[in-house]
Amino acid sequence: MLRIAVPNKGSLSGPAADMLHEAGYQQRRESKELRIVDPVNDVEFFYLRPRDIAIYVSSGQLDIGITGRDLLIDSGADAEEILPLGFARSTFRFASKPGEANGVEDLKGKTIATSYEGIVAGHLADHGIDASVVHLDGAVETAIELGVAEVIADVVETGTSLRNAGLEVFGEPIMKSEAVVIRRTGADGEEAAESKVQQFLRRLQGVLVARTYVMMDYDCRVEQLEKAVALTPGLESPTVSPLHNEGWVAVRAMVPAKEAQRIMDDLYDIGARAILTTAIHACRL
Ligand SMILES: Nc1ncnc2c1ncn2[C@@H]1O[C@H](COP(=O)(O)OP(=O)(O)OP(=O)(O)O)[C@@H](O)[C@H]1O
Ligand SMILES: O=P(O)(O)OC[C@H]1O[C@H](OP(=O)(O)OP(=O)(O)O)[C@H](O)[C@@H]1O
Ligand SMILES: [Mg+2]
Repeated sequence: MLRIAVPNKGSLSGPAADMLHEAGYQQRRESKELRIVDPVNDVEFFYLRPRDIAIYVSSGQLDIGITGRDLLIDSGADAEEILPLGFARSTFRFASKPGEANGVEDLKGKTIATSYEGIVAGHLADHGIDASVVHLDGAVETAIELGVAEVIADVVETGTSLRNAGLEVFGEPIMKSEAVVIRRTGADGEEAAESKVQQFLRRLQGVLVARTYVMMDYDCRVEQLEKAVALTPGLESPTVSPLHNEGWVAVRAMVPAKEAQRIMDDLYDIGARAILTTAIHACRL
């Protein structure tokens, strides 16, 4: 049975459960459940603190886990990212009162508050900067006002938390993060669970594709077909079927959802008609 670590709380837990549900896996019914078995899919899910997931996975007791890239790197655990999942996107940045610092070089001798000591210590070491790091569990934006630190290093998404605390980011982003599937480093190919892991990844990839693509259908004149196909190349190549009216064909191709409206405009301009898009519920590429 495949053993998978899933976040039990925080920003990652809801979207992770939604994605697993969309991929056809049974999920827990209430938030106090710490493990469930999905007998149909031969999978056991362990609901763990997001910060602990890389540690469990690196220990070899669990086959794979879902966590944040930033949490994986911060943990220093012997685990690697195998599939980015596109949710819980954030950047990890330094911030301070305006004018306190302009780049990593200004951090020398300063005190930096963060919940991600591993990332910050690594970044300072990479730049040869000597600074003190204070570990706080969360709400680190308040640490400056309360005199615990001069600088913070934290997750930034919309920037609202920083603005509310009167702080500004400085320097280059330390890293970009999103939810990721992880496994123990070097585990690929050597595990008994390998084919089940690959099947799990294919299911999640299917959800990602279903979320980012739509199916597009339209009719166009044969003379316009090459131009139309250039606009909708599909994944392999579009399906082209004859229409009852001679000189016309029906075309079907997957297109990126974000570009669907622009592509519909462009198809219309070259004479395509009856242009439809429909959602894709699931797919296996
Ligand atoms: N506002 C946010 N927007 C997007 N991703 C976020 C946000 N806050 C945290 N994350 C991401 O969520 C993961 C951290 O999850 P974790 O559950 O530890 O913290 P949290 O979401 O801040 O929850 P809490 O602090 O309430 O426990 C990290 O990968 C981080 O990048
Ligand atoms: O840029 P924003 O959209 O404001 O998002 C970033 C904030 O969200 C998270 O905090 P959370 O609410 O999880 O509280 P925490 O600091 O206690 O983790 C993160 O730690 C930042 O504080
Ligand atoms: Mg938080």
